[in-house]
Amino acid sequence: MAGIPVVDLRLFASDPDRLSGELFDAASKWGFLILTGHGIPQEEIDGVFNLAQGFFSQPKEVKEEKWMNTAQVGYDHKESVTELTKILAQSIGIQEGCVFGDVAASNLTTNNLSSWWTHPRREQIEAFRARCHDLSNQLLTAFATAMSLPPGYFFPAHDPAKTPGNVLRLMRYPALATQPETNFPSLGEHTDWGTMTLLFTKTGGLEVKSPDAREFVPVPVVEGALVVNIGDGLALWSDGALKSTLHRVSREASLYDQDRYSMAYFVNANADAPLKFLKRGPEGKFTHDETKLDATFGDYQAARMRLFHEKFDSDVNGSGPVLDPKFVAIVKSLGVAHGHAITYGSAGVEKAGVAA
Ligand SMILES: O=C(O)CCC(=O)C(=O)O
Ligand SMILES: [Fe+2]
Repeated sequence: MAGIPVVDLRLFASDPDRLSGELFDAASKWGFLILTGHGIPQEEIDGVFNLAQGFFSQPKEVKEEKWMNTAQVGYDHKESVTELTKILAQSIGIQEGCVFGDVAASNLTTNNLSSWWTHPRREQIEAFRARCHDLSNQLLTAFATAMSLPPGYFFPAHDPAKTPGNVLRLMRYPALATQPETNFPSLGEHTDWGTMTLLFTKTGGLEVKSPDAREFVPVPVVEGALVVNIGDGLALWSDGALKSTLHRVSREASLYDQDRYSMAYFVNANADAPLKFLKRGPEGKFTHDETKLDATFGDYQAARMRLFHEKFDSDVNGSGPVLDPKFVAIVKSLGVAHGHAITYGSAGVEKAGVAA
């Protein structure tokens, strides 16, 4: 079986239809692709990795000055698991993140970032987010083109002035003190719940479910390239034609005694955007499927989080919104909204936090 497809975005200028077709094929078979010729200068990517390294190497108190808030800005880390803390070199868990997610460049002025994030550093982050935003628009245009939709079809649902906005997450997976004996996923298998994700990483470890769903396949690290993966959003829009594929980060595949860094730019539809389902007709044209339930992406995200925690039916008297059972049934039947919290094989630990 051929591996994860590599697509060169430079083809967009000379042959947009062919490029769109290549993207669509990769996204419908694997849900993942390696994108070369994406136009984001390597020094800018390296610059943001350097910021991540600088920030994460700060003492805990500096990093923890500001915890992630509901606008998705600030620092967080996934819980560590008692049985496994002995092999963690540091006590901050298995993955820590610094998140820049507020709408319309307000990361420049938010008071929810550690004082380490000076104005020039924030400007560097915002410039990088702008690059990622332009690239994501180009990709959304290409997907719309491949689906015989107007090129700007996906834009109204991705208004940068509205919540939840696109989110840049810098991540560090701290080195482990000893080599784990069992398969040790640093980030448990999950699908991403947004529209799509741009992922930058310098170290192996990322693995994706193969199209025949039989195994997890390592994603190679290609110099100068980034990884694009389809999230639940595009899978929903396209009625499953584009795949939101399970993926995870495995410590077996990456060097256990070194910190692993990655950065994800999550493209998210607006919470109030209608969740419109398309269906594929003859000649690959997509049109609206009026028989499906219309709801918003906000509804979907709420359902997704609830499904993740398997709390659909148990919360009638508890906290949080009670979801329309019809909507819950649809989300459950879609086959994209599953994903387990982190599992540790024979360690007997069931849950250690929430994947993206
Ligand atoms: O760190 C990685 O390489 C993958 C991260 C990821 O899948 C996520 O944050 O959703
Ligand atoms: Fe992910």
